[in-house]
Amino acid sequence: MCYSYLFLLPSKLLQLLVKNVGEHPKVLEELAKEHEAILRNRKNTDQSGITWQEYKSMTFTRMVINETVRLANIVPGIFRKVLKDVEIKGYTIPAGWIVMVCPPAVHMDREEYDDPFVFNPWRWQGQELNAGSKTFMGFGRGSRLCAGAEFSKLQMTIFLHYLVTKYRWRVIKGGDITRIPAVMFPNDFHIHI
Ligand code: HEM
Repeated sequence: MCYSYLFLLPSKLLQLLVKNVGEHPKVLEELAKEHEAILRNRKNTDQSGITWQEYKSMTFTRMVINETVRLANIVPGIFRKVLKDVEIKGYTIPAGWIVMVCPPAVHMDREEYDDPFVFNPWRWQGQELNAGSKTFMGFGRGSRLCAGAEFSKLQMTIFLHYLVTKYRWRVIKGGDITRIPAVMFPNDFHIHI
């Protein structure tokens, strides 16, 4: 993975979070409920930062993040080397070949996700939210899972916490998305906060 790209991924996801949450008032309402309850339930009113326990309790926030990562398909392909011949549906992938796994093909598959193009954080209710799986590879999967995944999720959570508890925003211009194949904002995304 190109390491300069690593700086781009979290900022793209933050843009997409603002866009998705802003376009879905019910999601914003549910997020605000979760984060305002955390502030209300604090015993120590001088506390300024988020505790680990509070972070772990942010279930709906994690659902919003997973849904944003699923739809973002920010990494359109990951690679694996075939160590021994593999038979799949009558074909043989010979040892030594490089295989490109295409997470968007799974993330947007109607057989795996109902209405896959719809932003619906509630689809994650009761699902595993922390690990990669055969149907969720936004941060890859297995022993080469993204080394920055937990850091990135923490960063997005803290961002969302302050966004929904302290700020209001509106879109000024832009926000269109293209995929070539990675997600891009061709006319940027400007908000007034
Ligand atoms: C927030 C957005 C990010 C996304 C969506 C993302 C996604 C991914 C994906 C899909 C892979 C390939 C995993 C695989 O082959 O199974 C990967 C690998 C990796 N990522 Fe991330 N990443 C993000 C942010 C970061 C950040 C911020 C860092 C570093 C601070 C980072 C460090 C790495 C490293 C070192 C690898 C290679 C791991 C290995 O091959 O063992 N990533 N990432």
